[in-house]
Amino acid sequence: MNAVGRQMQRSGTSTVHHQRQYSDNFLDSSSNGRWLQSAGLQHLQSSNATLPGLQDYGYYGGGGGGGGVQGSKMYRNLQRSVTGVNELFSEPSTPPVNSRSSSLRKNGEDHVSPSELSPGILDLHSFDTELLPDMPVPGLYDGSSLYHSVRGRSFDDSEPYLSTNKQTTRARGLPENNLLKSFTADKEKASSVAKIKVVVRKRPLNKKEMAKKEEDIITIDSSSNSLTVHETKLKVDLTEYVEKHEFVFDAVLNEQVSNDEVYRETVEPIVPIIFQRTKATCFAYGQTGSGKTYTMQPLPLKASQDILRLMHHTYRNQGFQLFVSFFEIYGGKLFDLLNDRRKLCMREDGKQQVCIVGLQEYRVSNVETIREFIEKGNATRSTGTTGANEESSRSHAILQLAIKRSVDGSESKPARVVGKLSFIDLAGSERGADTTDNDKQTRMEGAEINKSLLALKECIRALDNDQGHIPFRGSKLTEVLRDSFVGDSRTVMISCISPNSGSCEHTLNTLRYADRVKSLSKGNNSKKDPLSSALNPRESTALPLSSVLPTVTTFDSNVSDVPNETNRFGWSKQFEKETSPPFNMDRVPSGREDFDFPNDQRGGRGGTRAEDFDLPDEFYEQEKPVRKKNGKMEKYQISTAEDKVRNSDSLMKWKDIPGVDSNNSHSDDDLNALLEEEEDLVGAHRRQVEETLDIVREEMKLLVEAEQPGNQLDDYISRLNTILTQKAAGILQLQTRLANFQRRLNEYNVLVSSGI
Ligand SMILES: Nc1ncnc2c1ncn2[C@@H]1O[C@H](COP(=O)(O)OP(=O)(O)OP(=O)(O)O)[C@@H](O)[C@H]1O
Repeated sequence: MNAVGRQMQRSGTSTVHHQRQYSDNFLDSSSNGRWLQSAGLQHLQSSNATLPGLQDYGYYGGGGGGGGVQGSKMYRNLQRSVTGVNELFSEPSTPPVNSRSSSLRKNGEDHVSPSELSPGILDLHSFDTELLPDMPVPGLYDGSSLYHSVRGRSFDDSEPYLSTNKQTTRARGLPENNLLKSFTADKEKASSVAKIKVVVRKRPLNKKEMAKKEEDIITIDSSSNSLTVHETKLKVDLTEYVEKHEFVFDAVLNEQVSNDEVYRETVEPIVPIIFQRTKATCFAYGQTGSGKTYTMQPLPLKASQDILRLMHHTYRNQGFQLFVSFFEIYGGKLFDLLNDRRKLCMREDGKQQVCIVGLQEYRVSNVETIREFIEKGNATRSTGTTGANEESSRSHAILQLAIKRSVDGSESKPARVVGKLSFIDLAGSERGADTTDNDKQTRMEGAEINKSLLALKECIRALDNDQGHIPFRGSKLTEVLRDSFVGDSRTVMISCISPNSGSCEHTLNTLRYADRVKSLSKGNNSKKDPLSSALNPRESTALPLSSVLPTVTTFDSNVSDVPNETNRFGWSKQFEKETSPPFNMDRVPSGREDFDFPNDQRGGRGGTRAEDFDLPDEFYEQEKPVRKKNGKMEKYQISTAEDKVRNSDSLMKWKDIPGVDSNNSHSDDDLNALLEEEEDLVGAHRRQVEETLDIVREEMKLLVEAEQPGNQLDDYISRLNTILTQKAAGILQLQTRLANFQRRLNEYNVLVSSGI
């Protein structure tokens, strides 16, 4: 019997702890740690899985991985290579005037007057904003390191800032609730608000689960913020044993914890910070039916109460205003939940700030109105039925509370964003296996949801791995979440878990996911927006894709001194010293082809403003529910309006932009596609390695079983056959993808050399 077999036999009741020891012996060696890190697989270092000595499988190759990093270099240079185009889009946008009134607006309600409606664009942290970093600003808390580190691009030094110390609060006779206490706490305490906080909430067993006599398999130790999942497994001889999986998070909330307590633990501490030019995001993640909506729904209202309290007392007469907006991402498309499900489109401005064209924001000044808005939005949300939840949210819902202030405190001037709090109720994650009973629509929704959650995971993984390029564009969801992870931001993730034994696998997935997000918060992670750094050529050591762009010709004069090396794609490295790339592709609003720019704009005004997003009227065609169930909308027709825009002959292409060579646009499109393919390939490779490890685990189990007395040879043969087939299929799939990519590279090189 081999060592692993002996180890496993000794384990008796196997627990993760035992297995971890084994895997840690292997994985904790620094070289392995580095190796996994370099391959973007460092999460496997703390994996619960028993891993074989990978050296036996020829995995030590020296250097390892790095693909993602190289890829990011390639990407950064692509960005640098198109700065010229960026200029065309770099003006601050003024949103289009939207005359459509909200159904919520009532005559006589001064808090929702048309003049107070947002002009129709929601910038997640952008246009009219004080959120962008540039120059230091004095914080509300004198001497607070936290707030001194918060910067505002357009801060006016002369603006009156209130000192909000304890004395002020007391003098005003305000109740010292937790919020105000935290608000007036000393600088140490203020700066202790974690950048990323991961909280787990367990819901109680529901009636259905109790009727099925399902066990509660989660135990929680709140004092140590740890929880244990007790997974029942079968031994080879079919006797049961329990495997324990232990996790530690920033907070672990058991089934008795109320929504009020959840609020206090999660959002309350970050409310004061959004007055300090910080964006904060709270999102719930978890399996369908695990309690995300139940957890998230009360939070915005409670936060609004606290925000308004601060605005009406501490910041009285300071010109602060509160705005609310609510939209959902359904099937990869955006819909305004406070404006009859009007279809929206997400765009980036010239500074990579996300903006949502057409989204209505409403100025609110009392809690009741906010409650109405929230209820209206919730009722409009797409829901359906899944195996685990009869009223499952089939969309990602994003409610945003924006704090704005008019520049000189006067209400007549347009208000600028000073902070933002976003609440994201993610659609429930489902395994493909769980969706087989569902109808086609539900399965498609599930696939879309899983795709965006996967994209989110990829972003987290890339951030975790300090990769230069974070694939935020993998989905609409990640584009929206982008500013949650970079720059001056705070993120609270609430992982919701179901306690029943039937959900064990889901629960473990959720907890592992949460564990990965938690690892982001380690090591003072003030993640820099990789896109911003890509804008600074000095910070970028990346491989310039411009070197393969035949029509992009502005290179630094000293490049000719650089030896003509080739990179891993066989492309010349000789332009790596390029300092002033002519274009920055990434600064062009994404999906630019969807816009129908007016002709005069092409005439070289040098900028694009949101009001120029002159989309045809039918673009704003509302999505109509096809049917309703229990008063809730279920399914929606996919509007073809956007497609009409896309297909329109009058679309502005790159080649239409003055100063942009049509050949360039061709190359840029190709490069974009190539970059995506490269990302896909590296991602697929990483997944393949993970799958290989799973297979290897299976094989080890099989080997152990093969050594057991009375082992069935035919069973062994058939399982081994299955494993080998799986292995071969995985390798073949990756080889095919690799070959395709190589072919594309070759084609591209042909294009380059022929100057097309
Ligand atoms: N902590 C809790 N205490 C009591 N009931 C809860 C709790 N969490 C969830 N529930 C109940 O469980 C059911 C499912 O919850 P919810 O709809 O919030 O799940 P979800 O994760 O949002 O699901 P989906 O992703 O499918 O939308 C609801 O009936 C809800 O009231």
